[in-house]
Amino acid sequence: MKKVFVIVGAAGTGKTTVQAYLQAQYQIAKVITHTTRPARAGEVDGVDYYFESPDSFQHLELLEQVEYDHYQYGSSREALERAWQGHPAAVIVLDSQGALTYCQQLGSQVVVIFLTVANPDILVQRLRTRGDNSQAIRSRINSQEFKRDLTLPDQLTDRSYVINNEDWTITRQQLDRLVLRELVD
Ligand SMILES: Nc1nc2c(ncn2[C@@H]2O[C@H](COP(=O)(O)OP(=O)(O)O)[C@@H](O)[C@H]2O)c(=O)[nH]1
Ligand SMILES: Nc1ncnc2c1ncn2[C@@H]1O[C@H](COP(=O)(O)OP(=O)(O)O)[C@@H](O)[C@H]1O
Repeated sequence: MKKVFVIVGAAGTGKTTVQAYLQAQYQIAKVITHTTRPARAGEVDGVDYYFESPDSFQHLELLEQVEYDHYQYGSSREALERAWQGHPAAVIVLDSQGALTYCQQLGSQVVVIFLTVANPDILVQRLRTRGDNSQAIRSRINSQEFKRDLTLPDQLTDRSYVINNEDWTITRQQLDRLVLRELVD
């Protein structure tokens, strides 16, 4: 049974970093999702996201979609199947709403990894270091969705791996353990 690792957590908790690690270390393929958010410096269309206009987004056939900090995001079944082809598993970065939908639709194929940090101030510092502009950071940390995704929804607590991503060496060890366990099952 093919699995999909769903990475969830507030902005700056390290979702993209964890996804890149799983790709590089385990040849797990990324599911590229669609968004109407403008690309950040260095982000590439078709690699980081499929960047859409509000109009082109409307015409997509999606498995699930959400609004997050005033922009649309959504993922397709087709992109998931593409990632599964020829790879041991897939990885996707979702908000907690999307993670719930994935669990409902794909059941035990979904492995949820929830990332946290003890102090949300660290997140602001990380977004600055990542190069986000101050207005984008303010909007993001004031959004309802950011506040919501600082904690895991009740429905996901019993079926998620929770990783406190502060010390990368420890995070990596936890990821290695859980990937090996999930991929042999
Ligand atoms: N439900 C859902 N959430 C998504 C999708 N793509 C990205 N997200 C989530 O949208 C939120 C915002 O992503 P992004 O703008 O890249 O910001 P970041 O979290 O600061 O890196 C994050 O929580 C992502 O996990 C998608 O296709 N569906
Ligand atoms: N364990 C960690 N310790 C310090 N910085 C980290 C750690 N994990 C990720 N970062 C950095 O924090 C910033 C935000 O990480 P990113 O993966 O983009 O988060 P997200 O995708 O959740 O918004 C990036 O600059 C990344 O290099």
